[in-house]
Amino acid sequence: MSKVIKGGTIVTADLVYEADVLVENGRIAEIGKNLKGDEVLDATGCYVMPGGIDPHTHMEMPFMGTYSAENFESGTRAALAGGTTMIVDFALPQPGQGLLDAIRMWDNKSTAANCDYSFHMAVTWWGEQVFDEMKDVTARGINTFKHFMAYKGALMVNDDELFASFQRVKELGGIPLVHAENGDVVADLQQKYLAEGNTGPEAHAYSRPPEVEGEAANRAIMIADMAGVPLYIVHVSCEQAHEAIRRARMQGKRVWGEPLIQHLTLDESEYFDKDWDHAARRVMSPPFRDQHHQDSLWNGLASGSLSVVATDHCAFTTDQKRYGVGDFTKIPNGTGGLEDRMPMLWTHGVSTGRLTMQEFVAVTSTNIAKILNVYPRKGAILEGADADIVVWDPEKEKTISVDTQQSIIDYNVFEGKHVKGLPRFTLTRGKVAVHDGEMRTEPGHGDFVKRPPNGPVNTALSTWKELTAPRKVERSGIPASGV
Ligand SMILES: NC(=O)NCCC(=O)O
Ligand SMILES: [Zn+2]
Ligand SMILES: [Zn+2]
Repeated sequence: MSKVIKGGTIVTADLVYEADVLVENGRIAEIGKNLKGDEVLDATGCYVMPGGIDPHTHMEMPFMGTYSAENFESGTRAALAGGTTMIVDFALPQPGQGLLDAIRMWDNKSTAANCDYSFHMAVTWWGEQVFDEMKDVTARGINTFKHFMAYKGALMVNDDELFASFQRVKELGGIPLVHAENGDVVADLQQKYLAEGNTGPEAHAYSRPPEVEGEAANRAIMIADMAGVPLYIVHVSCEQAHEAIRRARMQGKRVWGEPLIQHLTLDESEYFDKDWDHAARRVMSPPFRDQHHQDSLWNGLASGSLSVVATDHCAFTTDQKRYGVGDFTKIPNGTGGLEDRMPMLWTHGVSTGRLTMQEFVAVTSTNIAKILNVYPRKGAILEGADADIVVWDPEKEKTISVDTQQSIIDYNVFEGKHVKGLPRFTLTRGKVAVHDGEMRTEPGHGDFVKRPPNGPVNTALSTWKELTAPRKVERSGIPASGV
């Protein structure tokens, strides 16, 4: 059965124009005037945009002695409610566990996904098995490899492992991702604050100052450059890390930065709340910062030095957060945001004039589709593209509340925030999953999206690195050895 989205204004990363969109067999079949279909979705007064892509989520992730509580079913339902039609989660092997084994676990977790999804592969330890299996991982359609420079004694990898892995990723035509924080310094600062009797959630922020992030971001950039591979830095939260990315990009290095909606709209004062639960629910790494850093992130999105807005949706219940009562280092790190990313970014970005509508589409969908090498199948309103579409009503408003959210977590870090700009319809490969406030999701509808290696940026960078590689100087008449 075909559907026609009628009477709306199409907004893409570079164009705004009025047209109808015909959807057939899960794809965009035609774009034009006066189109007809079996079912009509009235988009009058709305913007018709590519569905959002959130490239940074953690569903049921084993972490800090527990599992993040959101699962693929509830997480993708929350995503669709907020206009996001694809997520990319992290297959995370425990140290010593094989990469393919971890992918099998993530395959099992994701069977009830309501929208399309893909995986990044985390490199949490280094050895021959990891080196070998990275090739099989690439063949499975995963072209991105995540490295944690923090979480010492758990997920953290050292510089020699980072360099070895980055070189392997380069060979395979993939992209390394990094969580950039200096894990050694963080571990030391954590002990210092605990020893001083600073055990509350605010000490989480004290132990992770912007400098630990700026230093690690800069180090990762230099290591990637020496390995000859592009680099994607997740959850950029501060000017120090942004500065390193800006500088690198100005030097022609291929680096992308990903701020989160939480860092853009929530600040460090959350950690000073007298209510322990309130503060602990907002503990994540890197922590929320002050307005100076928030302005830097917004300016980076407007100027193009930062490319993607994500959520790092890694949601723990209040009971799980309470593992850290009396010792902030035991509070599971992570916050939610999937459902609210697009409405919050529209409200605080487009409605305030910090972002154009086209920039909104670029940073929520199109840029990451290109980086992940799935454009224009995803991230585009074009004939032949997957019909992952959000019909965005700029007049629809709500106050964010745990009582009305799709996420299964017992709180929302954006509780009480008013948003204006919400989906009227969300389509996932042609299926209407959100229909004017009513959820019509179908667990299991979501497909795994394979992402091939050797995207255009990999090819360009490899060509340049080859052209400028150090070369042996051929000499004639070499003098006899002096020995
Ligand atoms: N960000 C965070 O605090 N938790 C999720 C894991 C990670 O991305 O570091
Ligand atoms: Zn991280
Ligand atoms: Zn994360």
